Amino acid sequence: MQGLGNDFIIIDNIHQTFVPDAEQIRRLSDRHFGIGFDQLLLVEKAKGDADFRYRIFNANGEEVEQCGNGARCFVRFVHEQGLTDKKTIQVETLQGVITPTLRADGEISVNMGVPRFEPADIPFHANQRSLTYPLTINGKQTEICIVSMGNPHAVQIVPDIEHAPVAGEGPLIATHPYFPNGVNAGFMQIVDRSHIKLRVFERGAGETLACGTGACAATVCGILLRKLDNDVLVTTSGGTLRIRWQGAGQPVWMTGPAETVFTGEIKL
Ligand SMILES: N[C@@H](CCC[C@H](N)C(=O)O)C(=O)O
Repeated sequence: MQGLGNDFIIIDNIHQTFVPDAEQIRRLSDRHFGIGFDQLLLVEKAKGDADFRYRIFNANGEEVEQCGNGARCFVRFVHEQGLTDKKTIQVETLQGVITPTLRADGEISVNMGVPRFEPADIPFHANQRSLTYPLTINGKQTEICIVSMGNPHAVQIVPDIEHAPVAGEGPLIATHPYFPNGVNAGFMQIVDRSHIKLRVFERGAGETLACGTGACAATVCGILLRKLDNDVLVTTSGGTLRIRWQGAGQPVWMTGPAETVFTGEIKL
């Protein structure tokens, strides 16, 4: 499946149990010798009161807390596979329950939860909370804004998205020692108060065509920095997402498409 070109394989673990190990995930994610994907998603029975449990693994085999584009694909999948007919579903993730809704127009809106900013929430090495933090990359100081959308994000503002140093700085930020669990590195160009352009070097996957939680994090940063209004169009290399955030203590809403590309069987 794909959501704005951020691509996934999704495994139905309601009717079977297949939890690939890290080595199998890396092999399957290979775009030449495997199927190729940015993340692998498992659809499982909920442990608590929610409708389903949603597990997310990066292409490098590591399990992570949250995935925005994956959440929309998850909804499309459980409907197409006849696993539910509920329009709004409760989905357990490693970082709590998210609530996606399949809309009448076919797009999917997801309540992505309340963003968190304390350095310990990311986690990020800093003694106290600030709006931005200096980070030295390649001997050059960059100002980053940090946000947890369940998963960690470091966002910086760039003048021109085409020439943003995603390939050069992205891997260095993603593995910077100040982020003990790694981080997703976002590069945001502010077009106007309701429109940004965004590229994300994702932890465990590299630059993807779009990152849903990255779009939420960048929008939240822009609003906190008073550069954006509450409703923002986020243009990524794979298409556009709509993000809404009403401010501190409120959840972030993400709306966009999700599409099945093909279905198949894995023989190991
Ligand atoms: N593509 C995703 C995020 C997937 C997880 C991320 N790489 C991480 O390690 O936190 C999205 O759409 O949010």
